[in-house]
Amino acid sequence: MEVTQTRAALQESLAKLKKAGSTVALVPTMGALHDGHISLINEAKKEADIVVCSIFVNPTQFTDPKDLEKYPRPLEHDINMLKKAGCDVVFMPSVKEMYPDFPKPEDWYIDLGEAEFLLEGEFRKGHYQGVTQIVYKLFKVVEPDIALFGQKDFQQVLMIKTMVQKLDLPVKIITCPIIREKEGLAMSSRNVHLSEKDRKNALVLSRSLQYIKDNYNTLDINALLEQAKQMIIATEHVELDYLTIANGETLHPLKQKALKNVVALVAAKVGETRLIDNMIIN
Ligand SMILES: Nc1ncnc2c1ncn2[C@@H]1O[C@H](COP(=O)(O)OP(=O)(O)OP(=O)(O)O)[C@@H](O)[C@H]1O
Ligand SMILES: CC(C)(CO)[C@@H](O)C(=O)[O-]
Ligand code: BAL
Repeated sequence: MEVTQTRAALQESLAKLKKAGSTVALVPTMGALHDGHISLINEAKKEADIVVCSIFVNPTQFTDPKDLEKYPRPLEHDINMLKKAGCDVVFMPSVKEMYPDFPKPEDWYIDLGEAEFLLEGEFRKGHYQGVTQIVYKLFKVVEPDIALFGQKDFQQVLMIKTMVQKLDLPVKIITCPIIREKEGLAMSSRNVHLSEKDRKNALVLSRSLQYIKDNYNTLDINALLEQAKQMIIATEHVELDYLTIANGETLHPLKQKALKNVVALVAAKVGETRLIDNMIIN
């Protein structure tokens, strides 16, 4: 496995590995890897000849400086995990490599539609401009045929698909299912910040989503949402940002039940750590 830190080194590595007709998959990450990330690498290996994983804690998508500062960066652990998983090339650039004029902001704006401003976009203003900015840059350097993202960041996948469509980028986007801990907590790099107590309390997120899924066919939608919200509100040290049952394409809250394309999404602060989760209902 080659570990590269500059665009030039990455492109050199890729040129060495590529044979006529080789396909390239990109798995973009912010590091602090766990089995959720490895499931993306495994899927990438099935789908393409060469697998590139990027590790870059992208400053332009953070809206809370403290969140950026304390984002975990266990680089050696990450490299070992990627080696074991059979990744071919790691790209871990510096901030200056990706944004030469940093901290001066670069020009970037893409119209991502109304959904940009809902849910995560409401609580982390400008977040998806930062996400699309870096994903676009990574696509330009790696030139992947496919890129893989986790359903855990449901809205992120929608935003990236919108960018790919609007800019007519030749990259196929694959969404991979959420990998969970045994008790249901969605794996996330930020879980390392949870105390043992927080971890227990955080289970209410996946449980409330499962409650919605299990009762979707029998309960009225408002009652369902209210009961699931109550489960969260009643849990100690959990501060709810949103819980919604929405259309999976527009992210608009459902006014009445639909037979397809329904997703429940949640975000909450558990202790000091903000977590998100979602579950496809049908
Ligand atoms: N539990 C998971 N199952 C499947 N994919 C996941 C999971 N967690 C993260 N991913 C995906 O891995 C990619 C990289 O995500 P990222 O590095 O931000 O990790 P993360 O665990 O989501 O961290 P955090 O949410 O704390 O920032 C994203 O496409 C994300 O959706
Ligand atoms: C896609 C991504 C790597 C862009 O920084 C990040 O948002 C993430 O890890 O989900
Ligand atoms: N996994 C999404 C990246 C973020 O929270 O900034």
